[in-house]
Amino acid sequence: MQTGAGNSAEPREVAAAAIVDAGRLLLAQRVSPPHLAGLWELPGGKIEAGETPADGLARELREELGVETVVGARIGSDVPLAGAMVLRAYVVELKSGTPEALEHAAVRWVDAEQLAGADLVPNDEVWLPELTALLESFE
Ligand SMILES: Nc1nc2c([nH]c(=O)n2[C@H]2C[C@H](O)[C@@H](COP(=O)(O)OP(=O)(O)OP(=O)(O)O)O2)c(=O)[nH]1
Repeated sequence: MQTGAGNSAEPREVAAAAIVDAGRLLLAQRVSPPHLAGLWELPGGKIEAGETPADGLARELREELGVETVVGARIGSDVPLAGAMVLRAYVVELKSGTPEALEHAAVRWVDAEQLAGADLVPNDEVWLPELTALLESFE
């Protein structure tokens, strides 16, 4: 059966970045689709066929935020998505540039308390414990 990523049985990956700098996590506000517009997510996107998740996520962050990054370890659990896709989060280090909302409505840096009160896209709420622990590890 044909899948979005080719003829493999593997689900297509959506990679999302947990970028922490100065003890704060970067959130990005979606502009679409309508049911997610206005909610906050970890920046990232779909990995293309032939790309490693690390290369694909770094490309997405270059396109979306205008920054250079180094993609690190997986964090949190896999989240199954509709359309034979799977959402995965990675710890990502900012190497250069200041994140700008090139494809989002806005970006903002949050501490653990602000993260707890943020209107996240529903799928990302499952990562709250790991994201909070990540932020607290930088305190
Ligand atoms: N990037 C990102 N997508 C997420 C998160 N949580 C979540 O449910 N998603 C969903 C929303 C979308 O259905 C899908 C990723 O779509 P996307 O629009 O970011 O992907 P993309 O940049 O490659 O966009 P496109 O090719 O569809 O234009 O994953 C998240 O934290 N980050």
